[in-house]
Amino acid sequence: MTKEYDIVVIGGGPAGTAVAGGLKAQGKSVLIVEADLWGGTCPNRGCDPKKILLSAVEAQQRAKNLQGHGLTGVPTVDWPALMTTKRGYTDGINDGTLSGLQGQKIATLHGQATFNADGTLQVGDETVSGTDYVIATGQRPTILPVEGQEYFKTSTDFLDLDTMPKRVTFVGGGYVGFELATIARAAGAEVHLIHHNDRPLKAFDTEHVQALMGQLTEQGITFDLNVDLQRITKQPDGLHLTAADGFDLTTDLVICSAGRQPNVDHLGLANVGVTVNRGGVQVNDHLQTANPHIYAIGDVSDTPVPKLTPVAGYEARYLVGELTQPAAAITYPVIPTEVYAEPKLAEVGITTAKASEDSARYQVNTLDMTHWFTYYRLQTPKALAKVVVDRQSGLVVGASFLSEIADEMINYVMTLIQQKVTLAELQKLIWAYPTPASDLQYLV
Ligand SMILES: Cc1cc2nc3c(=O)[nH]c(=O)nc-3n(C[C@H](O)[C@H](O)[C@H](O)COP(=O)(O)OP(=O)(O)OC[C@H]3O[C@@H](n4cnc5c(N)ncnc54)[C@H](O)[C@@H]3O)c2cc1C
Ligand SMILES: NC(=O)c1ccc[n+]([C@@H]2O[C@H](COP(=O)([O-])OP(=O)(O)OC[C@H]3O[C@@H](n4cnc5c(N)ncnc54)[C@H](O)[C@@H]3O)[C@@H](O)[C@H]2O)c1
Repeated sequence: MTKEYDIVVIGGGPAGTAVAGGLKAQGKSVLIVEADLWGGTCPNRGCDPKKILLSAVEAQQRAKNLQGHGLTGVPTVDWPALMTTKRGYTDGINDGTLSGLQGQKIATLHGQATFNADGTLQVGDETVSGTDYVIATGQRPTILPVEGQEYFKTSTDFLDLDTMPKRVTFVGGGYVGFELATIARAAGAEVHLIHHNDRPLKAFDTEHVQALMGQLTEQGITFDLNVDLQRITKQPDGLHLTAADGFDLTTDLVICSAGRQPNVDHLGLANVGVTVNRGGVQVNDHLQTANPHIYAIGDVSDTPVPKLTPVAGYEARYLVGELTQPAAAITYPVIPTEVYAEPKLAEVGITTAKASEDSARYQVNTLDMTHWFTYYRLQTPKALAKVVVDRQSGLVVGASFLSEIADEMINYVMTLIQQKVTLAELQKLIWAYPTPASDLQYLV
């Protein structure tokens, strides 16, 4: 017998659990289906475990910076103990998320969901149907189709390593490559990052990326740029990564960090007229697919915004409104993006590249903050900022930060941009001093 619900959500990650909870609170009958771990990528194998591992890196780097300035001795990373701490968090996520959903009286099913030709949904032996469906199946790591691709491991494997191998190589210089390379290096591995052109992290400010790479190089990470990996072979001394011009690197672990792709393969989307392209499930500006009863949110949807946990939550909240009281088209606030390396690189709003193309409209203030009190105190090797100001209004409209506290600064600046706060308004406030936030007044 087919069980019927108002809403069937496919995928139990940040997007799916948020939309399920929101719609249940509005009185809908809701079923949520998850094929793997309840909670999805972010808390199990993404943002959260990564940032737990980064805690040790941050503490170690802070101690390194203070050598000769009041501290002696750099702590070493005890990887097994750090991994135990990480697992102390991640091990509870699946059950905790499931019991949270059940506590909200949301029906749950475990298994892979596939649309049938009659529009119902198959999950193992169960057939279910919904008045509306929400696809929230996320993404998975892309594996480059090189010879020996079976030797590739992924970010998921890295975030659950029992021991840190002596030599670790990342292929792909994006968020995952930079963040995990930083962790591996701090844990004592010899680290290489292979990138196929000369512009890793290409969405970020070029000079800030160069400065980040300079600092990571000083920490011992080797960047192999303009290397198009062709082959991985297993030999007695390790895995050989080879490319044109005699490139031959021997490593113990090779992580493919060359991007992620939408989880759509097993959904049977052709059965229900839902279209997909490289960026994911195609949706309109109400997050509705080509089938008016099927919506897609979070990483799996092809939207013009970065694929991040807070974006998934935002889209879920929008869809709760849309499915209870049809609303206007979705619009997004400014979205901060951040590479959690050490130092951190963060950007928000109008990019410096865009500002330079339209210098009649935008001014870019370039700041070396290294000698500011905040950074002197921490003996930060380099703290840089670029602030984009709209010439006519004088408002801050964008920024890029490179420093160990860039993650805090970018959120403050995001608030200024989103709330259109002027310098005059900023100076009416009294900030606790000395703190990173009290530096805001010096940025414009
Ligand atoms: C290493 C790493 C670090 C990251 N760090 C950050 C960060 O610092 N900050 C940040 O904002 N974002 C970060 N992200 C991105 C973040 O994890 C995602 O944006 C977020 O998880 C997206 O949520 P989602 O619900 O759309 O997808 P997911 O979290 O991927 O959840 C989708 C769920 O759907 C399930 N599923 C798939 N197919 C089916 C099916 N057919 N049937 C049933 N269930 C299915 C999957 O098993 C999964 O549990 C990181 C990602 C990675 C990989
Ligand atoms: N801090 C964060 O917010 C965070 C952290 C990790 C992941 N994420 C999310 O996950 C997504 C995926 O992250 P990612 O780092 O895997 O992807 P990405 O798209 O950010 O970076 C992949 C990189 O690999 C490079 N590449 C592609 N083909 C290559 C090849 N053949 N050889 C070498 N390099 C190659 C690309 O040019 C790109 O720079 C991000 O876009 C983001 O949405 C976010």
